[in-house]
Amino acid sequence: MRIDATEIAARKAFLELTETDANCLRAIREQLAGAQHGFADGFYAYLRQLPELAALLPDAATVARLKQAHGRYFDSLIEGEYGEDYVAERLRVGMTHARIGLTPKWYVGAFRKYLSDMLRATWRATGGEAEAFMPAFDALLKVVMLDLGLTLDTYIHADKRAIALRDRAIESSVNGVFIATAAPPDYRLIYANAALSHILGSAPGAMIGKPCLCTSAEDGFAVIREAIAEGRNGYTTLSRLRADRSRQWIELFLAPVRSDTGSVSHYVGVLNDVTARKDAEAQLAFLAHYDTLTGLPNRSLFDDRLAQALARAERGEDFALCFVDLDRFKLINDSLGHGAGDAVLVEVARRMAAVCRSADTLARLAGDEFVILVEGAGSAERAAAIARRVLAALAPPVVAQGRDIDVAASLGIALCPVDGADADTLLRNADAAMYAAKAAGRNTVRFYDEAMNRRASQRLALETDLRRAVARDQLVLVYQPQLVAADGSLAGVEALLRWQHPERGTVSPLDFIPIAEEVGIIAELGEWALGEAARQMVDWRRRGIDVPRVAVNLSARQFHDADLAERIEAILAEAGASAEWIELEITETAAMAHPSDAAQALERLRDKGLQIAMDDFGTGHSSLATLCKLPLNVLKLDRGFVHHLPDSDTDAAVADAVVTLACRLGLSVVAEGVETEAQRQFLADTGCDVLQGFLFARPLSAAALEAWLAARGGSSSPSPALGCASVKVEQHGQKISAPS
Ligand SMILES: Nc1nc2c(ncn2[C@@H]2O[C@@H]3COP(=O)(O)O[C@H]4[C@@H](O)[C@H](n5cnc6c(=O)[nH]c(N)nc65)O[C@@H]4COP(=O)(O)O[C@H]3[C@H]2O)c(=O)[nH]1
Repeated sequence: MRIDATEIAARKAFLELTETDANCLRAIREQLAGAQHGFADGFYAYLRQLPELAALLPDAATVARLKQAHGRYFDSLIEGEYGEDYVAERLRVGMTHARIGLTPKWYVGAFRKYLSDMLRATWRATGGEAEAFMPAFDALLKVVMLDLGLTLDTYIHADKRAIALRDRAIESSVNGVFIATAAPPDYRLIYANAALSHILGSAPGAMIGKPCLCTSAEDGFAVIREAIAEGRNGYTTLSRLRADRSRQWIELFLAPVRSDTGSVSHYVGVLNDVTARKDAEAQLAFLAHYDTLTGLPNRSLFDDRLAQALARAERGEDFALCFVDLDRFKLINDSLGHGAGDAVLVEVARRMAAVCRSADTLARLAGDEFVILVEGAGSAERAAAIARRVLAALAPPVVAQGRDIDVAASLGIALCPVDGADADTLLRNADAAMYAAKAAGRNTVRFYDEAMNRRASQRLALETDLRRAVARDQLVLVYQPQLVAADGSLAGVEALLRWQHPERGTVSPLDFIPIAEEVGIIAELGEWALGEAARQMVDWRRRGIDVPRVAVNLSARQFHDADLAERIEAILAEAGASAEWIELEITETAAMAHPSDAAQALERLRDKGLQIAMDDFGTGHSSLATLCKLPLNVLKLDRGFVHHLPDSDTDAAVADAVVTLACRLGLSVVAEGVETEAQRQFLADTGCDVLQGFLFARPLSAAALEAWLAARGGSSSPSPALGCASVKVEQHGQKISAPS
């Protein structure tokens, strides 16, 4: 704080403090010198009687320091110099008093005591003469009043500074702060800081004088008025719609401001925009209960709803659980990638949700597994109706990544309480019913029955055992000879998997390959089979047993593995086998699912030197145009077409067509399932290159095959039992001449 010379002059003029007064005090200076010492002790003793002032004089050292300051002040008071330095010093002292908390009332009171003591000293200094005393008294009074005015100014200044600081602090706060009158019904706003305008998106000052935070009828902030009106002091969370209709969440701390009489005169509110936090909380809550991909309830929320349904079932309200599993979804995922898989799941979820009622819970449990909880009267019939509607809804192909993808589902229904009265049993039984639907040819619905439970538990046991089969050395390969139709010499063998189960005996691949595909261990099994076949070929070569080639089956899932060619190459390298010894059999259905991808995958395999055979040919509806584009070496005529030969004209026509087609495309034909001499004769005559079937040999262990070959008089020797087709045939892409 500063007071300039003009202001000092003005104050002095008003007090009539003139040079005459200064001279008057200067005149008695000598007589007064040291007078203060006489009354300083009494002055401080007096001050210390009052606890509040005694607290400011805590020890003797402080009092001694103050007495010295006191002496300096006394000297300056009677020095007669009341210019800018004098004023600045008085202001400094005044500011110190304000800072240490010496309030004006005590300061003025103490000044009174000081003045009384000084007047007595002046009276003595003027020799008790009224004429001499009065001018000195008058001069002293004027200087003291000048001082008092300055001191009061410092208090006011200090207060103003504190208030300004508070204002700046509130203005700088990131919290919105407002003060509203406590006058209902409007509770008008009398103060709002900048943050409040910012949070509420209104122009600064625009809200002042308006009904409390309710700038328009629909801005939603009437709720704050309500909070005040309801006396909801403390913490409240409010929400309102912004102008763009988005929801804003606000946390409000409201407190009444009381007047001196104790009545509530105002309300002070501090508010924060907590929309981001609320959104994050909502997101977390959503993540905890909903599946992020499809937006459907997740397992956790489903478990909750199921528990509630079970509780209601105890009071007699039945319900149904409908398990939904997409058919061959893994194939979509593996062949088209996860992007397409996700798109299918989203679309499937959307279609299923459209056929459920809002009262039913459709949840995604995992991967391609969904469940529908159907509650209310007639839940069994309604579950069946919903299941049928789900199948119908999934019938049109799903378009993902520009392709039409056919989806279908198998559905299993279990009823509460008939099929189970607890969550585990119901889920297990709905699952078993779903598996029964799959077994019944997929894309269908099954209700649960007891027998299913037995089958399901058997299957589960099989699944568990199968996972351990490789590690426990329970898998073996058997080899079925493939003979050149023209001369019966050995064209190669097909390696076929067998599972030697410790209790069940030999399990057919027809029973365990689908399970391995579903539980995701087919790649492991397939790679084991390829490695084993390769090792066997190396062993035969080393021992001079001439098996020209081994055909190994590749499952659809393996086939769609992006790094299949590299994996196969690594397996062969590890076994020390040459790629030319290996023929890979892929089914027509797997190849035709996505022909252009298949063409690329097969190209890479062929580049590595492998032969490619299309298995079960004739069952997968290949289009000729597509077939031409696939880099194949062999077509395997499905044994379904062989079985009724030569009597069935249709099958005879098919066999003939396949041979003609293969010939045109430069492929050789292997006919499988040859059981009779008549079939052999027919196929050989038709021009099949290679024949495979029980007529020649069943699938044999490696040792049995060696014995079989030895019995024929050498591995590749023409079989004396075989007739020779008098045609030139192509053996696995390589022309050979039939012996005459
Ligand atoms: N009725 C009859 N059947 C005959 C005749 N000659 C051969 N068979 C059988 O026909 C099946 C030929 O194999 P596939 O078509 O590749 O069909 C195979 C193949 O798709 C699959 N499989 C076998 N081993 C593997 C493997 O290592 N990996 C994969 N992914 N699948 C395999 O299991 C299927 C069945 O294999 P298997 O039970 O060994 O059945 C074999 C074989 O035993 C015959 O004259 N009459």
